[in-house]
Amino acid sequence: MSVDPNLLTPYKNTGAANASLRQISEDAFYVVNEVVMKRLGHVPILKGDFHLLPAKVQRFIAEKAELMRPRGIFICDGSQHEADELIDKLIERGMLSKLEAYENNYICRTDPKDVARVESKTWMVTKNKYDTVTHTKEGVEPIMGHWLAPEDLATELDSRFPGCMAGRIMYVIPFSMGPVGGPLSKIGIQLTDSNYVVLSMRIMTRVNNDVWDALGNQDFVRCIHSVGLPRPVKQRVINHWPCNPERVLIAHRPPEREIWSFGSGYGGNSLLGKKCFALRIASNIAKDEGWMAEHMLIMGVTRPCGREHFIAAAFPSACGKTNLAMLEPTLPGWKVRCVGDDIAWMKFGEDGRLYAINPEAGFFGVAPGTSNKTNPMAVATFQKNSIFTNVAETANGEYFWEGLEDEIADKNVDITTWLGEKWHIGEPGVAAHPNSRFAAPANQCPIIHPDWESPQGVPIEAIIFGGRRPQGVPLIYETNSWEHGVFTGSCLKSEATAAAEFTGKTVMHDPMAMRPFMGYNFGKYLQHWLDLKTDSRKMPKIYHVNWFRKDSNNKFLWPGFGDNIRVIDWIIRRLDGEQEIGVETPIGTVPAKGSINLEGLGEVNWDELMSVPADYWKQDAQEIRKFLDEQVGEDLPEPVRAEMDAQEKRVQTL
Ligand SMILES: Nc1nc2c(ncn2[C@@H]2O[C@H](COP(=O)(O)OP(=O)(O)OP(=O)(O)O)[C@@H](O)[C@H]2O)c(=O)[nH]1
Ligand SMILES: O=C([O-])CC(=O)C(=O)O
Ligand SMILES: [Mn+2]
Repeated sequence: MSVDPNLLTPYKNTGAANASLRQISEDAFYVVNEVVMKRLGHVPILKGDFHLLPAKVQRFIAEKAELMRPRGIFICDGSQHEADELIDKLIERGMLSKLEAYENNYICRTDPKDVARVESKTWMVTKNKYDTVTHTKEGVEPIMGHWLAPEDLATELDSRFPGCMAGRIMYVIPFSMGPVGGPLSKIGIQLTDSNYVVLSMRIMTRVNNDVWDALGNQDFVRCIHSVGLPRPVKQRVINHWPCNPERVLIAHRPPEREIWSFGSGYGGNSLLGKKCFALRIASNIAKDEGWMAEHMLIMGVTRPCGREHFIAAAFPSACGKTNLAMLEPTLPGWKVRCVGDDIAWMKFGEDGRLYAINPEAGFFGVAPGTSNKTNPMAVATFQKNSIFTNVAETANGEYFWEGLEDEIADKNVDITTWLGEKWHIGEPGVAAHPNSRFAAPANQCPIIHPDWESPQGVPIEAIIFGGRRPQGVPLIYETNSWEHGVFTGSCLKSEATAAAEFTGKTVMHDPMAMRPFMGYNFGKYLQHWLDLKTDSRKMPKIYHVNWFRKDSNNKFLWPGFGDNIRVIDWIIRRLDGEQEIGVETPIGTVPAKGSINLEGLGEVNWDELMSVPADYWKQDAQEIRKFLDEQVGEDLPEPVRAEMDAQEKRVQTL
């Protein structure tokens, strides 16, 4: 069965006439409602009342059901009862198993080919190529955003989606990013044939019937996801985890606020509220509406004097956002409370301050390295109602991963690795996949901020950039101005991590920690940042941190984790106007010797930790120029270019 293009708006009606087409068919819908119902006729509604849904939603569901041909439609209400039923079913099928040591915790193993985001198969679809990518130098592939032409998208979708849900149930997930109905919140509807996705979306976003009321007649972000393995399945399904790694496609249509994801069940590719919506699509909406959608944690830091400051920080994937957001201060009298650990939506308020909300409702955190020593608050958060993916399991029904060796009660316990193999601590190989994850409800975090669901958000005073920089980059520096901060963010780099498909320890560019999540032309994105500055606004100060500098023995120079509060302390004192604690350098202001509180720490090699090595930065200046010239070219905003020129000059004086 094919979709009648005169009546509906299937994906083929992309590009040029899109907006008007949608409008026409929107009106036409009321006429064709009956036709749609008839076409839907053979697909039973297994749960929920289709007729009570807003007309737009009915059309969306009908149109996509007709395309993907599921055996039934299940409209989710997000309730615990619903989740329990799904969990029982998945346990029976063998896809989930209960971790008996906890309350309502489950573990699941994916097909080992489906373990991370796939940047190379992630596309932005716009009519004009340069709405998506920058004018890169000839022969240079853009690394920020991959563009796909609407016609090519149609071809790609045509070869994947028709009939892709055959024999499976299509779940309809209404969800809100941000508190339901809040002024900064947005609504999405995800269609999926993965129950794992249903269960995870329930943790990561707000899924409930209030979303329908809040939606009313407004528009919503259309999210279409399929594991891409219709029944009867021809190939062997590994670990009861259906997926189609060879055919993965994650495509976004920003003008239409629509996302198509095929072939992967892994979180970053399949929980479409997260990276696809809250960053790639939302950054487009944010540009249009004058706000920001960023890959940032949000934390509230209370000093011993009782004053609280809110800070947002952008680090690339697997570079420490969750850890910083839940930091347990090693300095007495300090308190950190978490607002969000991955994504911030921020908008300037009437009072000129920048307000941030966490659009998510849960944490999708990196498991390895998370322990009571490094991140006790995360550990406390996932003691119940959580889903663990690609971690290992002990014979005692506990989760296990690298970093828990010292905390596990029985050091000789039999462990089943993420690959299903028997294993013991000390044996070669790893127990958990390096990108194994926990999904846990944010409200279970013992230090979740009381205002974390405040619809207006919390006022941000500082923005921190950072990455894994084994060499050359000091622990902390303050940028000279908003413009210099934007330039510094555009130079962000980090060692590759397991969160995407890259291997090895190469230092890669990850401007603003957004390389994998850029929703539109990166030059225009930088311009958008610059444009946000006005005289009446109190611009946050911008900092750069590096917890990952190493010495000649390849050892971290800084203890990190809870001790990062010492760096936050310095930042806040700078915000307070303490001039004498800073020393100007060509890249920004670093701490004056002794101005970071190191009390109670072992030996710290201050000079090595804080140095701004001449050779390194001279070379970096050249490399940055090459990068921005090649990758951003004529799209690079003039003020950013001016900052680059000025920094290069200053660095020559080192
Ligand atoms: N050495 C050191 N390692 C850290 C520090 N903070 C975090 N890590 C490690 O970095 C890894 C990733 O940390 P996360 O906090 O999960 O990173 P993230 O930025 O939230 O990652 P995504 O969820 O992928 O966006 C973990 O293995 C942590 O143990 C630190 O201050 N020092
Ligand atoms: O998107 C994901 O898969 C997980 C995540 O938070 C990131 O990679 O930044
Ligand atoms: Mn992240």
